Amino acid sequence: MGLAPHTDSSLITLLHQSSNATGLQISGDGGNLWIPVNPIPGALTVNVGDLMHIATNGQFKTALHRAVVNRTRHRVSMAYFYGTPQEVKISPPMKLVDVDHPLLYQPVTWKEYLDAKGKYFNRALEFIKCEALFIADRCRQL
Ligand SMILES: O=C(O)CCC(=O)C(=O)O
Ligand SMILES: [Fe+2]
Repeated sequence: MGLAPHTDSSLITLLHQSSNATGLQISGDGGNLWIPVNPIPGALTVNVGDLMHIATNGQFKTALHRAVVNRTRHRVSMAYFYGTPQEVKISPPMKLVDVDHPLLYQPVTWKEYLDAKGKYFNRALEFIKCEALFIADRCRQL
């Protein structure tokens, strides 16, 4: 099964890929260039997800990736999405926020973020950005 380009909503994702077929690809430039992440026997792939991006005020960048299929080999992958307890608001520690590094995202729970992801998919991070006029107040209260 292939997967369209996306970022994971998690803090981190632990991914096991079967070692007989390639398929996972990552992009560092918004989807113009795709780099294969080939399986290494006995190793897990660790993806940085959107919650980590929010919790580090954008210092750890969420990883845009996709899975492509091939006609000759079966491929199995297993992902574990590691997140936060339901009621916890995710925001960066204050030492990552100062005049040179203003708060980038409104504090959200994982559930609130998943709701935004369901509505806006790959634009969900943009939707909770502090510079978006309609949420600027929620960022200022901190
Ligand atoms: O199959 C893969 O390698 C990727 C799976 C994935 O990106 C996901 O489940 O979010
Ligand atoms: Fe993924």
